[in-house]
Amino acid sequence: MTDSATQQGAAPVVIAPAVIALDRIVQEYPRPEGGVNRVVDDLSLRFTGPSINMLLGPSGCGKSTLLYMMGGVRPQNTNMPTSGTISIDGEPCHDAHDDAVMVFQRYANRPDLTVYDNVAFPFRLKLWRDRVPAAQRHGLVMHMLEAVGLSDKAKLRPSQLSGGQNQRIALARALMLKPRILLMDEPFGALDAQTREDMQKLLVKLYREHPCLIVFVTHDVTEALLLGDRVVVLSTQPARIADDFEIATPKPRDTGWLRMPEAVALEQRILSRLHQASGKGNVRVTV
Ligand SMILES: Nc1ncnc2c1ncn2[C@@H]1O[C@H](COP(=O)(O)OP(=O)(O)OP(=O)(O)O)[C@@H](O)[C@H]1O
Repeated sequence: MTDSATQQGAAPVVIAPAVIALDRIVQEYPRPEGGVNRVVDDLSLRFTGPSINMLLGPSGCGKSTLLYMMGGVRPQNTNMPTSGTISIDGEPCHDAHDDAVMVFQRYANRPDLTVYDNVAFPFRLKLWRDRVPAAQRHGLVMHMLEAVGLSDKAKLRPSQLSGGQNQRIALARALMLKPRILLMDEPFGALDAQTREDMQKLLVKLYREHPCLIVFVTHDVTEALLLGDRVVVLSTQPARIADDFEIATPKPRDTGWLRMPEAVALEQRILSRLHQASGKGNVRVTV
């Protein structure tokens, strides 16, 4: 990714690799009828960037809970985590971290703002105004709109765009900030198969321009295979680590690669681990 500074020949932004460590995490939510529901149990996990790390597991196993915890997004009146520690770059982290940006399944675009203003939204916040000089902001927004193929839609409202285009706005907004950490909660889960594939390709392209630490929640094995440098398989609730796979094959990976023996073998190992770990196995394969 280039911004107006790099376009003018200045040195590109050097991003220090981020490290997220989850140490002995337990998460319990109160049950309406009383008592608690333990959704994560004594889970330790470490992510080092730049890399794309897929968190894969059966529905309801606690993937989003873990992601929100890393992003410092907490439900009201809930201690998160119940016990254990989260640290970023070796420092305990109790709140939203300045270097972590989240992308949700429901893109979180403001309906009352244009596409341009939705992408530029972070500059309404002091944190990002302080980080990005005013003279660079317009160039950054336009560059990102171009990168996600929405430069001709800048003046429209989100309601005038498709679901895939709305998710492109969210991706542009997040990546414009050049985050060191990008936390993605099933960002393409609501899209049709073709749009999802387009968005996966777009994410790989943008990641190559701006490598960072991505933790990506999915319950789609194909998506995990196409995007992941690493696939962490979680068990059914309470979430524990059922397995942890590395995928060294360079990206972009296409559906042709998914049919190669190494990919088919890996898919089988992941699926079998998921089924063992979940019992019922509510997982999706989209080849
Ligand atoms: N704020 C909350 N209060 C009470 N229970 C919650 C809360 N948030 C999540 N849960 C429960 O915690 C469990 C894990 O939810 P979570 O959304 O983390 O799972 P998930 O693996 O991301 O699911 P999915 O794949 O279906 O999105 C579920 O049983 C859910 O009902």
